[in-house]
Amino acid sequence: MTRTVIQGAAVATVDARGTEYAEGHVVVDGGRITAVGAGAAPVGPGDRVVDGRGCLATPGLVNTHHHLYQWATRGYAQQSDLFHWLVELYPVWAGLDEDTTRAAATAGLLRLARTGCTTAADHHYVFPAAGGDLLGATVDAAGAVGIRLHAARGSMDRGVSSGGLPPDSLVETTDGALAATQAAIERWHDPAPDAFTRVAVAPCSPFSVSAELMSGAAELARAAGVRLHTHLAETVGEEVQCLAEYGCTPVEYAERTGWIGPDVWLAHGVHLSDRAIEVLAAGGTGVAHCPTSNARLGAGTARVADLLAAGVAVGLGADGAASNEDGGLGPELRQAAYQARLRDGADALDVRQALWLGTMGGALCLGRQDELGSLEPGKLADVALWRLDGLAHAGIADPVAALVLGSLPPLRLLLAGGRTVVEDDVATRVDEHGAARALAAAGTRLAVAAGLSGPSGGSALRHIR
Ligand SMILES: Nc1nc2[nH]cnc2c(=O)[nH]1
Repeated sequence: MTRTVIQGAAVATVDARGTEYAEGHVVVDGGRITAVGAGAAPVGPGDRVVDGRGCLATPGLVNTHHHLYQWATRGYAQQSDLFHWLVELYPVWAGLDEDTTRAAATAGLLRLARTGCTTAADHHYVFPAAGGDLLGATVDAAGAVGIRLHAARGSMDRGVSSGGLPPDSLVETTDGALAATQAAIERWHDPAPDAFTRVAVAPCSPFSVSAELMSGAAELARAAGVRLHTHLAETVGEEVQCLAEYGCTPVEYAERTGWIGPDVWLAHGVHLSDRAIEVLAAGGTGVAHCPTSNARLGAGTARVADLLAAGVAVGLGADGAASNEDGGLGPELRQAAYQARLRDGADALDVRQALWLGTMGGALCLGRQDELGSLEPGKLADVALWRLDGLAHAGIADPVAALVLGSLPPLRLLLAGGRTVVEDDVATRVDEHGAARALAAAGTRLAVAAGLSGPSGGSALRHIR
């Protein structure tokens, strides 16, 4: 692989000292960063030189929570809270197969890449009996798009007849879910520092998973040395149900079932008491903050400033596109800043903290802080180069403010492991128009299978409630 030398860009390294250069360079050799600094870097024969003037270089963004399959089911349940939204969508997701999952994952990963993301955690927890190899389809899609995937193998074993929310037809048995999760680890988990594919153990949520599966999953993950992920403390409804059923809050439930520890990151963490925040901080447990999804579902506003003050690692998540139709990670930087300020005042989260959430905070959640999350020599060559010289950003003196507070800038370049994934705002490895067509067809197939739409794709009234 040739060396890539980015010259003349503003650089926000997001290292521990917050080092920035008004005009600097980033040099990438193979899959790693070899130099970052002020001024110009020496150029050798055969180097690929990228003119970064007018641009800002940041670490590639790290997405800590997503459900890629949901890209094929956007626009449903537009006015619903989490439980009603899920109940409307389960029957549609029941039609998932390899082709629909591949189309949705490809589109979702393309959108993530086009918004600066180089590592994505995907929480896939719906496995219809006749669906086929859905995780395999997602892994293939990530390989095609070219960004890193943390495939969180989800599961549900608690259907309606056991007091859970999902239909019985959509849940696995406890043993079946554990065996399939173990098989996914054996097949795809790559512990190497420069891995493009890792697997995490990820039962879905307290209201769709038995306590037995939660505990068994934690044991399995620790025996295999992989990370643990689940939804927790997303809504008041979840807390009410947890108190009624288990006599404890969601975080206390997590403590009981082995789900507090430095190898755990939790999606949402919206409804947390002071004690719950202390528990997460003491346990080294991370939180995937999903501000747009929390707003879309009216779930609440996470206590991000308090979590950060307590020392909790907070990353950003786009969440599934059925609860965040934008699906990009870059826009979550601004959403995070805005929501923190709505909750705690204008000085609650500054633009550099927002960028930290989207980079180093995410790397910490995924246990990859030594490899990802900052631009430093020796780290993996995951770099976003944002154009700030267009109409939308020109004249904003602080480039990090332009990135976070302005509209999301176009990408001059996105590198993952030193390989180009996006150039001049176009994905380089997969045809975006073809992916959009495949996505639309997948969405129609799912709607038809659920009896919500004619084969021609005419929308059903249920979508427009
Ligand atoms: N936001 C969100 N919360 C969940 N809780 C359980 N499943 C989901 C999901 O798909 N999205």
